[in-house]
Amino acid sequence: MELAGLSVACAIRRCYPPSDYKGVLIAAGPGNNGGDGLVCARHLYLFGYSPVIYYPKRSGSDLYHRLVKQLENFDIKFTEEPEKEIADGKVDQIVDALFGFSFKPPIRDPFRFTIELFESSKLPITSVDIPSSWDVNNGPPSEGELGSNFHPSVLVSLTAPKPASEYFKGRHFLGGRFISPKLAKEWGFTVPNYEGSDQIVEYTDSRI
Ligand SMILES: NC(=O)C1=CN([C@@H]2O[C@H](COP(=O)(O)OP(=O)(O)OC[C@H]3O[C@@H](n4cnc5c(N)ncnc54)[C@H](OP(=O)(O)O)[C@@H]3O)[C@@H](O)[C@H]2O)[C@H](O)CC1
Repeated sequence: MELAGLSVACAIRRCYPPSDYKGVLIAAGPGNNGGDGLVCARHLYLFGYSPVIYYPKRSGSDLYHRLVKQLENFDIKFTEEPEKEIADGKVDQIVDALFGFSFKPPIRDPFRFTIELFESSKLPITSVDIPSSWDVNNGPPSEGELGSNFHPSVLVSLTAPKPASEYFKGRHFLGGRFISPKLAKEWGFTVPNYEGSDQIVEYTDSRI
């Protein structure tokens, strides 16, 4: 989770530097994908951004209580009204950390509203591991279903790209340097060359 959150923050810094994109809205879900978002918020703060977190369904586990406490210790703001942060111009980009590979449709509240917000927002959105509301294997929802008009501009695949990333069009990064070349070969994907101590590597095209 720590490495995942840092990887996402590094990709955001590369695409939307804090000199031009100060305010960041992080939408965090109730699982580990949300946990990545909470960790990412801290790293974004340390990179010089002004993060604000929307975390409507909080996990009851001790780890998540501690992640929230850590963010509060940095005086990082939480909001119940993400739409207001956007309307008031307080944020100029969004991090989608609602769901990753354990998403099971249909979208249940309170996240229906959040996906609608993503679909209607003109702000650049970075998705953690999988664009929320997409199926890990089959990608985006069918035309006309909630989420079918959600097109994030950046995707950060964690550990290994998921089959859904085949449907993604945009800047695609890999983060979480856990996979050995041997294992990558076994799983049938290539690990792009990370540069030096970089936490992330960008796929040169949006296909895997
Ligand atoms: N697991 C690992 O090895 C790592 C995972 N990483 C990141 O974590 C996600 C996968 O995390 P996981 O906790 O398994 O699940 P998600 O975060 O994807 O989502 C689960 C929660 O989402 C809720 N959910 C699921 N479907 C819906 C829906 N249709 N509507 C509303 N809510 C939904 C679900 O809630 P329940 O009420 O069903 O409990 C779950 O709470 C992975 O993608 C990575 O991003 C780490 O990066 C590291 C290793």
